[in-house]
Amino acid sequence: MSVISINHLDHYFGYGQLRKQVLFKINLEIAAGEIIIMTGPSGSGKTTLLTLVGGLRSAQFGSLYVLGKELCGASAEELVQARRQNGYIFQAHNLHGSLTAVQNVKMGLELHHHLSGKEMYTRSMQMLEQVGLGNRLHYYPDQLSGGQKQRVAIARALVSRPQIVLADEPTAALDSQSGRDVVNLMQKLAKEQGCAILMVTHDHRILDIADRILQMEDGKLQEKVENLSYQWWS
Ligand SMILES: Nc1ncnc2c1ncn2[C@@H]1O[C@H](COP(=O)(O)OP(=O)(O)OP(=O)(O)O)[C@@H](O)[C@H]1O
Repeated sequence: MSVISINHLDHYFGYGQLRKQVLFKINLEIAAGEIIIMTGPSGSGKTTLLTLVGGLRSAQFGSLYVLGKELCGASAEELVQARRQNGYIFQAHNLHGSLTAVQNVKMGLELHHHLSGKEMYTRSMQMLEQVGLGNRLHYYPDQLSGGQKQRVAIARALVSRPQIVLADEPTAALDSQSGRDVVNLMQKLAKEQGCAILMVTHDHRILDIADRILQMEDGKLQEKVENLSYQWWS
C-alpha cells in the first residue's frame, strides 16, 4: 500500500513575469517501509518536493496523496494536521539549545495528547537508548558531537513512530563514519517500525541503504537504474 502517491505534480514559485516552474509532472509512489533516496544537482527541486510532501508548503497543481489525504488544495488547518504526522530530520538538526537531549526528543511527542508527561519521558529515554545515547540523556546540544546531535534528531523524529520520515541532507555535516552510523541507524529503525523514509542527499557513500534511488534533474524526477545495470554488465 502506498503511503505517498504523487501524480502529475507541478510547482511554481513567484508571480507574474517572475513566475518560474520548478517541478514538472512529478509521479511517485512510495510504499510503507520503503527507503527512497533522491539525488540531483543543486537547484533541481529536491527540497521543494520534500517540503510539499511534508505539508510545509501548499501543493498547487496535480495530486499529492499522503497517508490517504489529498494535500493539493488542502486548507491551512489540513496542512498543519499533515505536518504533525511526519518525522523530520534536517542537516542542521534544529535541536533546542536550552533543552537537554531527552527534553528535545520529548518535543517529538508533545502533540500526542493521549500520553502523560511520565509516559512521554519514558518513551523519549528508551528512544535515546536505542540510538546509543542512553548515557547522554541530560546533555545539552552543545555538549554533544555532530553525530550525537544528529542521533538525537533521529530519536526525536522517530519517537512518535511516524509512518513517514522526511530527511534533507541528514549526513551533510558529519564525517564519513558518523554519517554511516546515522544512516545505518535510520535504516534499522525504519525497518523495525515499518516507516517510509524519503531522503534527499548528495552523499554517494550512503546510497546503498536505499530500496530505490531517484534522480531529480531540472524539476523532473527519474528512477535511477544505472547502478543496477552497471552491476549486471561489469
Ligand atoms: N521560496 C522560494 N522562492 C522562489 N524560488 C525558490 C524558492 N525556493 C526554491 N526556489 C527555487 O526553486 C528551485 C529548486 O530549489 P530547491 O531548493 O528545491 O532545489 P534543491 O534541488 O533542493 O537544491 P539544493 O540541492 O541546493 O538544496 C531553485 O531554482 C530555487 O532557486
